[in-house]
Amino acid sequence: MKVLFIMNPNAGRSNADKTILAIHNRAIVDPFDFKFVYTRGEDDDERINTQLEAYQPDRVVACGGDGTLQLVARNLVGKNIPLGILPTGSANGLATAMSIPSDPEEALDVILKRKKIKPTDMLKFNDEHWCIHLSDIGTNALLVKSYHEAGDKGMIGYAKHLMASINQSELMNYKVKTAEGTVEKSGFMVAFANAHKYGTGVQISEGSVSDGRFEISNVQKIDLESAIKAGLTALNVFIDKDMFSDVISCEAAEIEIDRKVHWQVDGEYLGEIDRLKIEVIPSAIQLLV
Ligand SMILES: Nc1ncnc2c1ncn2[C@@H]1O[C@H](COP(=O)(O)OP(=O)(O)OP(=O)(O)O)[C@@H](O)[C@H]1O
Repeated sequence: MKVLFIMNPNAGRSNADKTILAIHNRAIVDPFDFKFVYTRGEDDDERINTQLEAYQPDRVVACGGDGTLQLVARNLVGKNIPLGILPTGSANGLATAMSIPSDPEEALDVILKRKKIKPTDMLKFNDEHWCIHLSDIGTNALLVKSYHEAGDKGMIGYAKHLMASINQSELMNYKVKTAEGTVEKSGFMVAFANAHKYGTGVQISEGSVSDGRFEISNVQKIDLESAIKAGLTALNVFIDKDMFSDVISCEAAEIEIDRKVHWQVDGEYLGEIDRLKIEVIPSAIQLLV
């Protein structure tokens, strides 16, 4: 079996060395053919595609957080090559939602030994941007922007940006158009979720990553005190079960906002937008779970 590992050496608090060692050790005990591609943060799609062509792997593994997983996944759409995850990011939302072990040894068991392959949906925004786990507009997207721009690491920097983002957030009025009709809503943040659970384990719907649907969750109110408390213990603070009670489940939607708002997809800040077209691409990838 040939396994192509796409590794983001910059993900999380980088435990890339531990992961690389675990892969080498496993290949000694339980031989398999493997190759690494290291991401650079630019031209990675091209690099991955070149290696897919040249190496013809039987399995591909994303080693990183949600951003790396999305990068790898979007290059496997329609290719029918199973995708595994070695979660090494600071935010491993989809891996957590899919109960992928965070320990590299155990995650390698899933990749090399398990036969279970789950057809998994992806989302596409404005016919252009892929999403594997979660996108949102408003407060959290501003937090993603300021945290990354400041280059801060760790919880203290995060808490500082969290407070500032909540303080700066303004209410958005927006329309959601789906096959069921158009509804008007207002909130400080709107999340677009592929998975049925957020990274912290909070259930947001009865749906799944394989149901051909996604969820639009309106956050009407953000409570600073509980957000700060949660922010000191978890990287994704906006995942309080009470925050996500106003949910629409659909296959496609158009969102029109009354002004330009911050937008992030899988932890990447993508700028300010005032409209979004979202569709689910059913069974876009084959995930090893
Ligand atoms: N070699 C590299 N050096 C610096 N940045 C990189 C490199 N490779 C990928 N990246 C960047 O890493 C980001 C994706 O990181 P990912 O989401 O997988 O992990 P993460 O730990 O959750 O990320 P973050 O710490 O940014 O939240 C992308 O912004 C990508 O451009």
